[in-house]
Amino acid sequence: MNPVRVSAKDVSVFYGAKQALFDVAIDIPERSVTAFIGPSGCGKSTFLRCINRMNDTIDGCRVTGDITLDGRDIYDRTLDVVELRARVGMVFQKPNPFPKSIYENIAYGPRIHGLASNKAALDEIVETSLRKAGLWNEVKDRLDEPGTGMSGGQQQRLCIARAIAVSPEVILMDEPCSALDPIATAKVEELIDELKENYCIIIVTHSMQQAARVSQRTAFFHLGILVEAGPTEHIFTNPKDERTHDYITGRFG
Ligand SMILES: Nc1ncnc2c1ncn2[C@@H]1O[C@H](COP(=O)(O)OP(=O)(O)OP(=O)(O)O)[C@@H](O)[C@H]1O
Repeated sequence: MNPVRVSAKDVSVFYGAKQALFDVAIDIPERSVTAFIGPSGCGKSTFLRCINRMNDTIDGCRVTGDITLDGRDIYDRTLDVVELRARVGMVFQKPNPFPKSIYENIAYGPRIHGLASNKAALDEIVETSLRKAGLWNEVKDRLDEPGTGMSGGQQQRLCIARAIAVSPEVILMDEPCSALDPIATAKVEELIDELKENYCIIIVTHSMQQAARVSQRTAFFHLGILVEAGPTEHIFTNPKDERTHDYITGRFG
């Protein structure tokens, strides 16, 4: 396994009085894709949102335990959450470009984080991010057009480019292909495969086929418990726990 980028210990999450996650512990390596799988409501998205503190924005949600990014406690009171969310980017189920131009969708983050000293530097970040997201050739002649006018698959790659533009270390993806057709899905999966060379990617997916295609490691959640995590091929061919076995063989889910 590559060196650990994100480490969680004893993580529990409560929505009001209801506990949604129980003592989750996992190490997530850099430069690879880790998939979170499990039946609906098992807590995959809840745990994903702990990693960039998106749960802070949900009223009544409480997180206990420890999560570190490169060894640093992300729940430390002195930590700047805005900076954390740049280091740990997020891509959602439904593509959500800003109602602005393609250029502005990418330039917004680097500008507010002060990553470009002048227009040329900003142009460079926009181009590099769009190239990394495999979109540059498709959009270079229409950077001033609205991001919302692109196809769904292009919009999702735009959102990935937007996450990349602020130089994150981790990219969280919550079912990033669930609103896409098979061709757009294949493109996003191809992109995820390329991005893993440089980023720690964590993807929540309902599709076991997708987890098998894109991830090197898989974590299986069930009823708020992280049942087991390990190399994807072990989880799919030789799981240790009966619950994992039942899920991957389609007995429930
Ligand atoms: N904002 C919220 N307020 C209250 N309960 C919530 C909230 N979000 C999630 N939950 C509950 O927490 C549990 C875990 O939900 P979560 O969305 O993390 O599961 P999931 O595995 O991602 O599900 P799915 O695959 O359906 O997206 C569920 O019982 C859900 O109802």
